[in-house]
Amino acid sequence: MAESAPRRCCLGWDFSTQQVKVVAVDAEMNVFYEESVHFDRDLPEFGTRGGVHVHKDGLTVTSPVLMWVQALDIILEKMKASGFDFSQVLALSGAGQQHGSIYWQAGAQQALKSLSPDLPLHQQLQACFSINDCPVWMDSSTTAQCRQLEAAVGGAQALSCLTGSRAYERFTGNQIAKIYQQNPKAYSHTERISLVSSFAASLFLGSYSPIDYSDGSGMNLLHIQDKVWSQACLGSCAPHLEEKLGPPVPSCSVVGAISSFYVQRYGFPPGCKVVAFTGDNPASLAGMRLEEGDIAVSLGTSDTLFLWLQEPMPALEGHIFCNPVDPQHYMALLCFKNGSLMREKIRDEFASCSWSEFSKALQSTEMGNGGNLGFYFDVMEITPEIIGRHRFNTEKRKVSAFPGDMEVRALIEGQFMAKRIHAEGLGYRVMSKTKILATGGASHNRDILQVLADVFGAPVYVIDTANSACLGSAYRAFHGLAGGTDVPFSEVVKLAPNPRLAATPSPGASQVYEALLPQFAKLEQRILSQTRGPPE
Ligand SMILES: Nc1ncnc2c1ncn2[C@@H]1O[C@H](COP(=O)(O)OP(=O)(O)O)[C@@H](O)[C@H]1O
Ligand SMILES: O=C(CO)[C@@H](O)[C@H](O)COP(=O)(O)O
Repeated sequence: MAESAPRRCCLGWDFSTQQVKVVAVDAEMNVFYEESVHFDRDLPEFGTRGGVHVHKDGLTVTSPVLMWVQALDIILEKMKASGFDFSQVLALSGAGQQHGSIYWQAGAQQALKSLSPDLPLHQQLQACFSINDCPVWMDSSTTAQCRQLEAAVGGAQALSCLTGSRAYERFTGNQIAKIYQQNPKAYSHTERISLVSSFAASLFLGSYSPIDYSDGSGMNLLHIQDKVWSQACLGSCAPHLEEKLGPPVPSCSVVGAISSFYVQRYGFPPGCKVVAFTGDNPASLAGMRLEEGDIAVSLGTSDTLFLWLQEPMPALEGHIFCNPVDPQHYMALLCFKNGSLMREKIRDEFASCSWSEFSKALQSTEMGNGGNLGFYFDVMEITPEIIGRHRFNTEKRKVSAFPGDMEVRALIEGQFMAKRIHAEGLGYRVMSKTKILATGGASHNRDILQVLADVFGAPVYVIDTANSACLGSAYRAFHGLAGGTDVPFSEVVKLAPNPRLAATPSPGASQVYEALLPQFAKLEQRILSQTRGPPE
C-alpha cells in the first residue's frame, strides 16, 4: 500500500478493542497509507477472542498489555517492510479504546527512557507492568465500587454533574478502586496508571504521557468543567492516586518528541512531535469533522452514538466528555456494548456466517419487520442495562424465535431504534437538516446503513476510511503541530475530503418507524421492569 515518493505526513494510530491500526495523512489531508494488526488473527499466542479474555465470572474482561506492545512492534515492522518512509513523519497522535487501564511497575519509566533500538519493544518492556491483564471497557465487575463512589460524592446525579457520568462499571476510577481493594500489593508497586490512549502515547514518547481531558472524562475522576482531578473522587477510589495519574492536559497538547528508539530503529526524524492521544470516540469525532447538529454513529466492536455539545448537560444516562478539538465545548456519548460481536453471532446463526447473506436478509424483509421487534443482548448491555434475547411478535407477545431473515432485520432495526430512543432521551431531535455520520467496521455494509437512514429518517454519510479514529488522530496531530488551542481545528482540516452520501431514507420510512418507536420504547421498559425485579 505504501507509496515510494516522499510525502510529508502525520500518522494517526488507533489501539482499539480488536486491533491496532494506523493511517498516514499528507499535508493535503489525503490518506495514502493504512495498516493494521488484528489481535486474534496475528497474535494467536495470547488466546484472545475479539481482542479480550472474558473471565469465569462472566463480568471481568481483560486484555494482555504485552499483546498491545507486541502489536505495535509488528505493525512498525510491516510498515518498514512495505517501504514506508518514516523520515517524512512530522507528528503523530493516536486513540485508544476508552476506559481501559495500564499499571506501570516502579522502575518502568527508566526502562522506557533507555530503550535499545536493537530489540523490539515487547522484549524490553516485559517486566514493566504490575498488572499484566488490563481491565478494558467490556468489564462490568465493579458494581460495588460504583456504589461506593456515588455514595462518597452525594449520589449518582452529583457524580454526573462533577464528572459527566454517573458511576459506570467500565469507568477507570471504579476499575482502579477494584484493583486497589483486591490486589493492594500490585497497586502499591504501581508508579503510574495510564489509559490505553496515554499508554500508547507513552510507548512513542519513551516516557509517561499525560492523560488528555477528553479520554480522561471517561474515568469518573475528572471534573469536566474545571478540568482537574476531583479530589473527592480520587479519595474515594484509592490512595496516592493523583500522583499515579499525573496532571491531565488539553487534548491538542504536544506532549514531547518521539523517543530516540524510533529514530534509530525506523528512521523517524528526531523532531517528530507526539500530540496527546485520546479516546477512540473523541478521535472519531475529530475524524468525521462533526459539526453541531450532526450525529455520529460508530459501528465498531461497541456501537456508540455521539454529538457535539456547547454546554454539558450531565444526566443519569449517557456520558459527557470534554471535547477533543475545542476545549470550551463538550461531546455527549451513548455506548452500546452489544455491537459488532452481536451482529456477527446473528450472522453466523441465521445468515450462513456471511455478510452478503446477512445483507440479502435485510433486502428481502420489509421496513418495520411486520411489527416483529427484537432485543439482542448476549452480554449485559450498557444502554439500557438488559441481558438476553427478547423477541415480540406483531401482537407484542413474547416469542422464542423468528424465521432467519426476520431475525436479522429485528436485530438491526432494534439496534438503531434503541439508538434513536436513547439519543432523544438526551434531548436530541432529528431535524430536517440532520446528517448522520457513520463509521466503524459495520459502516462498510450498505444494507445496514440503509436501515440506519430509515430508522432515523435522515441521510447517512460515510468518510472514505471506516477508521475515523485513526483519521481523527492524524488530523489532531496536524492540529497540535499548527499550535493546538490557538488555531481552530476546522481551519487545519479544511482541505479534508467531505463525507460521502451512503444512504437516504426510503419512501414511507418515517411513517413506519414513527409508529414503531413508541412500541419499542414501551417493550424496553417492560423488559427492564421484569428483569430488575421489585424495587428494594
Ligand atoms: N461488511 C460488514 N458488515 C457488517 N459488519 C462488518 C462488516 N465488515 C466488518 N464488520 C464488523 O466490523 C467489526 C470491526 O470494526 P472496527 O471498527 O474495526 O472495530 P474496533 O475498532 O473496535 O476494533 C468486526 O467485528 C465486524 O463484525
Ligand atoms: O466504552 C466505550 C465508550 O464509552 C467503547 O466505545 C470503547 O471506547 C471501545 O471502542 P471500540 O473498540 O468498540 O471502538
